[in-house]
Order: sequence, then C-alpha cells, then structure tokens
Amino acid sequence: MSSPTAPPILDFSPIYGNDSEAKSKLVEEVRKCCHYNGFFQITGHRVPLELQRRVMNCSKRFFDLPLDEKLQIDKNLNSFNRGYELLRSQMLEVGTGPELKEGLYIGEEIPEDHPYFLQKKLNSGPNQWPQTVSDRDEFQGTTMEYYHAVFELAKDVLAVLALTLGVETTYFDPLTDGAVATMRFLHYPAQPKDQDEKLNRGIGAHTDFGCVTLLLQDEVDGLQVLDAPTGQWLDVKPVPGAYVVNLGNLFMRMANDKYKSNTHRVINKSGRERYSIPFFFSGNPDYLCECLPNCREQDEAAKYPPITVQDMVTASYKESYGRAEAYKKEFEMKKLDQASTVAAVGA
Ligand SMILES: O=C(O)CCC(=O)C(=O)O
Ligand SMILES: [Fe+2]
Repeated sequence: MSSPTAPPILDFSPIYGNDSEAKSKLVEEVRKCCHYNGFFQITGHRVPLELQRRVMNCSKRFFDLPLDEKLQIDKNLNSFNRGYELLRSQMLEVGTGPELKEGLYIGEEIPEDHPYFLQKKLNSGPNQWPQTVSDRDEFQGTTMEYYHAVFELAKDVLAVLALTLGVETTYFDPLTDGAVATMRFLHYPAQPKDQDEKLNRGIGAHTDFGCVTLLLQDEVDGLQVLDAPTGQWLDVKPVPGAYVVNLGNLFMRMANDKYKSNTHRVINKSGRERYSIPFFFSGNPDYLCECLPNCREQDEAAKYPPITVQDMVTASYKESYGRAEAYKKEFEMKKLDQASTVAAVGA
C-alpha cells in the first residue's frame, strides 16, 4: 500500500482562464480529493498576498491587546456569534481538555434592522469591533476587505465543486446568494513541547460544520489531517499564500456521503505562537440541503432527509459548546469535592 500523503497543492488559476484542458484537469483533481478526504490546498487564487499579510497583522494586533480589553467584546455577550472567545472555551474532542486557542468571530456586517437580524438567522448581527486596537479604521477596513475577498473565493470554489458533480457552475447560486459565513481570527499560544499529546489540543479532532472552509495559516505548522485508512495524522504544511480548502459536514450530507468531511486538529508544538484565519462558508440559512445531483445510483436512496442550512449548523454548534460546558461543570464539581475533602481533613 502506498504511504498516505498530505492534501495536495493545486493551482487554481485555470478556473479564471481559457485553457479548457487545464480546467478539466483541475476539476478532476478536486473531485479526487473530495472522494478521498475532502482536503486540498489552493494557490493561484485571486486573494492578494498583500491583503493576507495585512489581515494577519490585524489579527496579531487584536490578540496583543490586554485581556480586559478583549473581554469588552466577549462573544458571550451576544447571541449572534460575534466577538472575542476566551482561551479554553471550546472542546471539540471527547476526552481532551478545553482548547488552547483564543478567537475573534467576524461575519458580514448585519445591522439590527436587517431582516436576518430580526429573524434571528444564523450568526447574523453587527460585528463587535475592538475599541482600543491601534489604527481602528484600518483594522475594520482590512478585516472586511479580506472577508469579502474570501467570500468571493468560496463562491469560486463552489463553482468548481459544481463542475466536479457534473452540473453548471451556477448550480450553487441559490446557496451562495444571501449566504452566511463566519470568519475567525485564531491565536494558538505555544504549547510546551513535552505536553501530553493525548490531552492538550489547540483545537481537538473535529470535522467542520458548514459547506466549505477556506483556511489561511501563518508559517507555523500545527494543523493535522487524519488519514482514515491508516489512522495516521498528516501535517498540513503551511504554503505561503495558499488556502487549505476542506469540505464540511453539510456538504458531505448533501453529497450523500460520497464526498468527505474529514477529521482534523491543531497541536501547536512549534514553540511559537500560531495564527490562522479559517473562513466557514455555511450558505443561505433558508437553503434546503438535499441530495446533490450524481451523488447516488438510480436505485439508491438519499441517506438523509432535507434540512435547512440554518437548522443543520445550529444543531452542530449546540452539540460542541454543550460538551465544553459539561466538562467545565464537571471540573468545577471536582474542585468543590476536593475543597470539601480538604476542609474535612483540616477540621
Ligand atoms: O487553525 C487551524 O489551522 C484550523 C482551524 C480549524 O480547524 C477550525 O477552526 O475549524
Ligand atoms: Fe476545522
């Protein structure tokens, strides 16, 4: 058996050109990746390197702020998933500790009179901007410029995914029109080198919830993808300017499990701070996710009933945050237990 290899790096530029042979080759390679584990990297896209550098600089400026200033925009203060998330808030992998990462959640600017806000659509509301970050206008401007650039790229990726399914590039327009996407600035502090691999995660083993994720990493590695057939964890080495693209659970469901949403994790053992910016494309909240064309044989049934983007993603969030809450409660109970034991001994 050949040894497993990390997600391939694909040149995306044929999609913007007229070389139909190069385009077909790209589509074929993407299709192969979708069947294998749903992960690939792309270069040759249209998001400028210079914009990626500016947005990474914004992210670092934010995380450098004192904790009390970051907590002024605590994401627990609103119900629409925007703002700052403290270290150790999430726990995606059963049996591990809360995750060693902090984040800033950003999305399309949705004012409080917008129908999406009024109807409580998925992650829809005003962004929570840090008031004390240096060069605040530039911070907001760059962040939104980047958000919109990656949104466009996500649409291009979906157009290619449509081609892999043998349908028109416009097939996903009803999914992308009015789509909701969430971007996270993430910061992983350096984990001590000798820390127990089993228990400490930057982000625990998980699959993504939505349709497709586009991830920008800095030059510090730490991201790993599980090679299901061999059980090995493969490093996804950072490639300057590239996006790691992976399919989420929603896309796998629509593809009747023919395309994969694969398990991945981050352990930052580099001894350095790590920064990344994942962009989670969910889709129009009202879009009804049904089995996609050419994803089943004629007599094969769809494995899943239709579900809206809104319902599918909301259910996934509830599950993962519920786990972190349950863990913290258990942890607090243990501390209380120990305190009462100590008190009894000391009495
Ligand atoms: O930071 C990374 O490299 C991966 C992040 C990730 O998997 C996620 O946020 O879902
Ligand atoms: Fe992920």
